[in-house]
Amino acid sequence: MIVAIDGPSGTGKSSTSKAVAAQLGLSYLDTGAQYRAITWWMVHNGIDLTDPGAIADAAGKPGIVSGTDPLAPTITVDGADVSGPIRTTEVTSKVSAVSAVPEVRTRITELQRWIAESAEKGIVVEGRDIGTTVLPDADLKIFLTASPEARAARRSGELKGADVKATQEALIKRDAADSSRKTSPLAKADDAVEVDTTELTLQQVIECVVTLVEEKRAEK
Ligand SMILES: Nc1ncnc2c1ncn2[C@@H]1O[C@H](COP(=O)(O)OP(=O)(O)O)[C@@H](O)[C@H]1O
Ligand SMILES: Nc1ccn([C@H]2C[C@H](O)[C@@H](COP(=O)(O)OP(=O)(O)O)O2)c(=O)n1
Repeated sequence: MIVAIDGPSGTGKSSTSKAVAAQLGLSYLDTGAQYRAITWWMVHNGIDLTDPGAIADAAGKPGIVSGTDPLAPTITVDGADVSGPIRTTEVTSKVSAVSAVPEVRTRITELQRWIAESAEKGIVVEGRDIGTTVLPDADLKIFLTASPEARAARRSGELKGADVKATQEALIKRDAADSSRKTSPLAKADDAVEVDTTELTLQQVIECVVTLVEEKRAEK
């Protein structure tokens, strides 16, 4: 059972995917964390992020490993735990530029396909291009959406003290960059089920996705 969950920032992809995977005994992969990890390595190593050629040349260098237990997901770069550093505002503001470079996407996409193939009990993979590009044959594809106001309120709730308006502007800017890049942009697959989470609680979204997975399992 392979489940692809895509959508813009703050729609509930990570929280929903982790809970669904834990409830159904599936593995879990946060692909955004992988793009954040490669971005963190580039910042840490002084790569010029205004130069796509420099990003492409460095794309194969960091060793990225994702732990796929939904109750304790991990992410390391060359053996170091980077789960904290990949969430800084600096990485968040630079991740779209790095993840737009085709050589970065090819490398990370290969890694994602290998992780999905190796997941014996199945996996929930969340990101931006999972249903369209990474796993186009996924058993179930979900596309989560929510109003920009709801997404910004959720995000600024996490970043203690963050200004909701500034958070909303940064989020809209990142979504625009992720949606307009040439290589596998953020997009809904034609066969994805769209769930607008604006008026739903997280628990309702989880229940909705669990039901959809169980229906697919029954069909198999
Ligand atoms: N339906 C929802 N209602 C309210 N808060 C939510 C909902 N879904 C997620 N959240 C909260 O919003 C924040 C962002 O969710 P997250 O799962 O990280 O989104 P994404 O992975 O799409 O960026 C988290 O703090 C999460 O608990
Ligand atoms: N499959 C993916 C996943 C993420 N990305 C890029 C684009 C996103 O802005 C960044 C960060 O993704 P992440 O899911 O961590 O972002 P948020 O949790 O929504 O803040 O990575 C991507 O290009 N393709």
